[in-house]
Amino acid sequence: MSGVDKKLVRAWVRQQSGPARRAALPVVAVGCLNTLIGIGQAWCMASVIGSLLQTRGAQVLGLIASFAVLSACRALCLYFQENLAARAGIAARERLRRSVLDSVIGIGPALLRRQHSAEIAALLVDRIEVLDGYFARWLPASMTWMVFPAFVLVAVFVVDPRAALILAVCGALVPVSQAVFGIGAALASRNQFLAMVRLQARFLDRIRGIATIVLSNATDREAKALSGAADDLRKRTMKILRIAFLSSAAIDIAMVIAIIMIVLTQGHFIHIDAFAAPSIYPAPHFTETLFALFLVPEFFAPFRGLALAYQDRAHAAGAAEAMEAIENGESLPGTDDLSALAPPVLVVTVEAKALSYRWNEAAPYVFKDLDFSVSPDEILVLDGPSGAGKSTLIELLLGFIKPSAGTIQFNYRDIATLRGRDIARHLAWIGQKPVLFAGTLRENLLFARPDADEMRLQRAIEAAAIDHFLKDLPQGLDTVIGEGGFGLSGGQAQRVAIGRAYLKDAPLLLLDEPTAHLDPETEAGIIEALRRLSEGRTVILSAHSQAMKALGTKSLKLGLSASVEPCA
Ligand SMILES: Nc1ncnc2c1ncn2[C@@H]1O[C@H](COP(=O)(O)OP(=O)(O)OP(=O)(O)O)[C@@H](O)[C@H]1O
Repeated sequence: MSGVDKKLVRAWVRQQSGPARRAALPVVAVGCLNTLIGIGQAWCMASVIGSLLQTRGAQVLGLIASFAVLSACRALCLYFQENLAARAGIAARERLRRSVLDSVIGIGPALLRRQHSAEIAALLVDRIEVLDGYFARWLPASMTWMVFPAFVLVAVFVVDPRAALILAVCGALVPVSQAVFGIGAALASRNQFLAMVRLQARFLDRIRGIATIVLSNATDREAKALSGAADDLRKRTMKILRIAFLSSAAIDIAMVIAIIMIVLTQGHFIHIDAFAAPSIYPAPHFTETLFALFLVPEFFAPFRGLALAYQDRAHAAGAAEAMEAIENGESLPGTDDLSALAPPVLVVTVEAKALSYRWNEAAPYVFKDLDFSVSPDEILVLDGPSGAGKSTLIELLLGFIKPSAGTIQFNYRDIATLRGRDIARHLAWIGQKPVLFAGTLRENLLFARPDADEMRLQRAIEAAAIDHFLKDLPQGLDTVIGEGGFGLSGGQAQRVAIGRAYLKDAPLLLLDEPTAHLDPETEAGIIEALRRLSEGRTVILSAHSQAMKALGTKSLKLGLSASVEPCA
């Protein structure tokens, strides 16, 4: 693990340590009880065997009964330990998912410019899922790997100090070997995760671009590249398994050495008397030695648990790194110290004052010192050639990016002082390609306002002219559309977006070339629906087509010397 990783994990662990360690405490407490019961079991078992061998007909029923009771208690402890660990894992993953999702939503679409969507999905689903091991196994194991062996060592020391010394020496060898394997395991695990994310991103890209691949006759090439990436993942996974096997083998070797040494150093552990009637009988310290031998696996179990959980720590490092990459991003105005646009307003006047924007310090300004205002019932058309900055200005109005200089005001209030959710509450946005989620048409429409009643829904359907194609859908409003569902044409999908905007009923409407991919006839129908939607609202629209531009009441010519003109 690199220095940066270590620092990241430490910072992340510190941040998580409060609730996560608190959640791990019951697991640790039950684990302590479990170890003590294990010691008791070992004593009962050793005593039963010792007594039977030393004294014929010895009374061992009490010891056997104690062993049975302890075994039942141990089973209960194991059950509770697993249960508590699983709960701690679930709670921690829930907490993390919420916090990462908040960050993702807080940054908004700007995040997709610097991170592949597959990476974000992998973090939210896979990386956080594997953190289960970190919370359920690594945290308790790292809190107890010295404590449990110490319990065992004290118990063995009391009955057989020589065996305790052997255990201590062999036990001390384990952390050395684990440190060697651990470094390799962390690195291998990190590389494996990167290979997996790369493969996921590649798959997602290729599935999205399946038509281009087929039409470019590139299927063989792509299949080869995908199989190469899958093979890379396989090799990295095998490397992890090899390291895990070696690390476990190192503990087994230390355990076997401890057993052999205890037996060898005990001298006459069992006497074979071949002179009198040939018989085998135990040495006087037989029970104590047997007790120490039974406790050897118990002594090494926490080391094994820690070694197994080391990979979970490596996963946490990867997740911490990915979360850092997301959380370091510039957030939308969404923090609670910003004031809300309360109460909800019915009309919005938009004003830009000396507004300038450039994508970064090295890039030229997209526009500079822009001044304009749009009142309710006005439609401002953003005009200009491709690359003039129409979409950039709409992103600024949406609050997805922040001005390099100047301000945007809604009702004379700088939107930099508004919370992201308050900006969103007061506007509806329709882009070039509406997103249809996998679900029914009804769910897709109600996405904008889940609590809308049937009458409101019907009004939106009529106003957006969705009823024109509704009768052609197999199950009407309950037809499943979106990914894997019934396909809608570009114009029909755009009508769904207009229907959503009707339902949202926001005072400000932002339209970013909503008819960009439509034929003139379909465009005319959409424009009609948009004209109805625009009534009484403040509208800003970006368009290339003359028919769309004709909707405007004034136009803003974008370019470095921008100017506002009334529409003819
Ligand atoms: N994420 C980005 N990073 C850096 N530059 C960008 C980014 N997005 C857009 N640009 C640049 O900003 C400028 C304005 O782009 P924008 O998409 O706003 O233009 P547009 O007028 O909407 O174009 P079109 O009409 O083709 O959609 C362009 O020079 C573009 O290359």
